[in-house]
Amino acid sequence: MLTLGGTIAMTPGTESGAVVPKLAAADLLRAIPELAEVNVDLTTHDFRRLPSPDIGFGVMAELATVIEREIAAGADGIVVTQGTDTIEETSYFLDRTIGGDTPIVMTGAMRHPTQASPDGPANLLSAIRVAADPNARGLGCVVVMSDEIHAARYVRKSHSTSTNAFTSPNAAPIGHIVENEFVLLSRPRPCPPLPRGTRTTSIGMVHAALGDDGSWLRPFAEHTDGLVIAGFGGGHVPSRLVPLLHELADAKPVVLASRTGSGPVLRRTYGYPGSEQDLLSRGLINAGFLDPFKARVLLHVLVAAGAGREEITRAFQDSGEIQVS
Ligand SMILES: NC(=O)C[C@H](N)C(=O)O
Repeated sequence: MLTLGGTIAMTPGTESGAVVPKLAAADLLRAIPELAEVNVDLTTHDFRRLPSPDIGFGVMAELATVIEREIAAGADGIVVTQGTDTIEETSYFLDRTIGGDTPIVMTGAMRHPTQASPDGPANLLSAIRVAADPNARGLGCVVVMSDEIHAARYVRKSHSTSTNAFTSPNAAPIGHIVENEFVLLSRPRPCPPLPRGTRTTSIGMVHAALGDDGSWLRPFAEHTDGLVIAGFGGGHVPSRLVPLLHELADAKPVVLASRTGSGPVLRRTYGYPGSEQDLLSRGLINAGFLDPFKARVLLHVLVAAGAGREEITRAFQDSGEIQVS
C-alpha cells in the first residue's frame, strides 16, 4: 500500500480549519479495524503527502518504478491512495505503463476523515479486498470508489463533491463490492504496456468554446510538444481555427478528442470546415473513445518515450476503441 496524500489523508492544518494532506498509511489503516477479517499481509510505504492537483508525471514515473519493484519483490497486489481530483489521469498513466497481471488498485475519499461519515475507510478496505482478490489479476489499473470498481481507461470524476462522484461514462463499472466480496462484471481487454520515456514534455489541452477566435492558440501552442483539442460534439471546432490546427498538426502531434464527456470522435459524418472529417484529413489524430484527459496522458507517455507520428497514430487507434470483453 502506497500513499500519495489526497482528501483520504487530510486533517485540519490551517488556521481556518481547512484540511491538508498530513496522514500516513498507519493512520488510514487504524480507521479500518475490519481489515483484521481480510487475509492479507500488508506492507506500507508513505510515498508522498500531496493534494492530487500537485501530482505530476515525474511523481507518477517514480511511483510506477516503486510499484514495479514491489511486484518484482513478490507483492500480489498494490493499493495506492491519493486525491480524487486527478485519479482518472494517474490511474490511466499506471494502467498504460506497468505490465503484468498484478492488480493495481487506486482509491481515495470525497469526505475527509474529520467529517461525519468519511468514505475513505470503506473505500480503502474495498480497495485492499480487490487488490487481494485473484479475480482482479489481469484487469490493469482500477479505481475503487463507493463500492464500485472502474477500469482506469474509462473512469471519470464526474461530480465535484458527491461521494458517488466516479463514473465510467463510456462503459460501466467493471465490478462491485457486494457483501464484502469483489464481484467482477466485465474484463477490459489487456493493453500491452508502453515504455516510460524520460523526455520532459509539455502537452497542451484546449477546449473548443463558443465563438472562440483562437487568437491565443498560436503563442500557447509554441510552448508545447503536442496538443489535445477537445472539440465540440463528435470532434468539431470553429472553421476559423482550421488553418492554424493544420499548420500545428504538420509540426507536432495534435490529437482530436471530444469535450462532451462521453462517446467517440466521429470519422466520416460531417464534412464542413472544422468538422471531424476536415480535421482528420489535415493530420489530427483521432482519440476515439478516449476523453481529452486520458488522451493527454497517452500523448505524454508516447512523446516522453520519443514515439514518432506513426507510432502515436497507431497507439491512439489501439487505445481509442472500447475494450471491455
Ligand atoms: N477528494 C479529494 O481527494 C480532492 C482533493 N482536492 C485531492 O484531489 O487531493
